[in-house]
Amino acid sequence: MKIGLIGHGAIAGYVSAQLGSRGIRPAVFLMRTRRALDGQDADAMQVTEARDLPEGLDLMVDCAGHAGLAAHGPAILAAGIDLVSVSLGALADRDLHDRLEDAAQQGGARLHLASGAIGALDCLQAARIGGLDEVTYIGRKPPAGWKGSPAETALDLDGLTKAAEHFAGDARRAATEYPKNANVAAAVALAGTGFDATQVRLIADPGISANIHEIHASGAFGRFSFRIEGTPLPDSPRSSALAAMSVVAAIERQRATIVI
Ligand SMILES: NC(=O)C1=CN([C@@H]2O[C@H](COP(=O)(O)OP(=O)(O)OC[C@H]3O[C@@H](n4cnc5c(N)ncnc54)[C@H](O)[C@@H]3O)[C@@H](O)[C@H]2O)C=CC1
Ligand SMILES: O=C([O-])CC(=O)C(=O)O
Repeated sequence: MKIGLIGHGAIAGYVSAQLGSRGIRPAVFLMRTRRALDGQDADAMQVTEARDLPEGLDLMVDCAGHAGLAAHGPAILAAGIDLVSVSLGALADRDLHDRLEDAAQQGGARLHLASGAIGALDCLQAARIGGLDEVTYIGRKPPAGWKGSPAETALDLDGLTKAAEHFAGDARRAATEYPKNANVAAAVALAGTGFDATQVRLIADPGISANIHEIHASGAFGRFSFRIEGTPLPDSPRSSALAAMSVVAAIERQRATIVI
């Protein structure tokens, strides 16, 4: 399988290392700017434009956040290359959503959304068939995990002594205002009741060391609650390791003959 990665941050580094242990070396990195990489990626091809990607790619994998998906997603899909993305919150932008959809149809390619730092999306998707009444997502991280987000202006993150909510609203606004922190809200919205009907609360909590995500849903199926305590990636306190693992799992699904 000939794979390319967009970006080379904390998630991409993890994904590349995991692929390496499965005997796959990414053929190319689509970067914002070229720079020296280490390990198995040291001599990999680097490009800065989708049009310069090599021939014969089976799959591109976006680990670059909203900006990377917006910049390169449409061109990759229009060229007929399937794309796995972890930047689900970018789809809250209706224009980008439509451009990705049009490009995928034009190129005969598919955009695969990795489950990211959350689980239970299968349950939500199935429950949606019978009708969902209410879906709430609550995201809780240690203060360091909210650095670089609007929480920094809403709260004194460094001086926080107890848990404090810094966002309450719908998933579209959460995903738009917190591009590096509310992709999980987008995943819950896309699997369940959509960006406008999904309720979101975001909390900074100095008493925790994990990234804690909760879903509460009710509908014709009954009701469920899901809670996960995700260990952050060593290189990025705001990103859970499970998000990177889910990208590798999404790549493995592309190669599987029996798919779950
Ligand atoms: N679905 C989920 O549950 C999660 C999704 N994410 C998303 O994944 C993104 C990446 O996370 P990390 O690896 O922790 O961040 P990071 O900051 O360590 O890495 C981001 C990488 O993307 C690159 N990049 C940015 N814009 C680009 C562009 N236009 N073209 C090419 N490369 C570009 C950066 O140079 C950097 O290499 C986050 O910004 C977030 O949106 C993160 C955590 C969980
Ligand atoms: O990694 C996490 O725990 C969640 C996250 O950043 C996101 O939803 O964008």
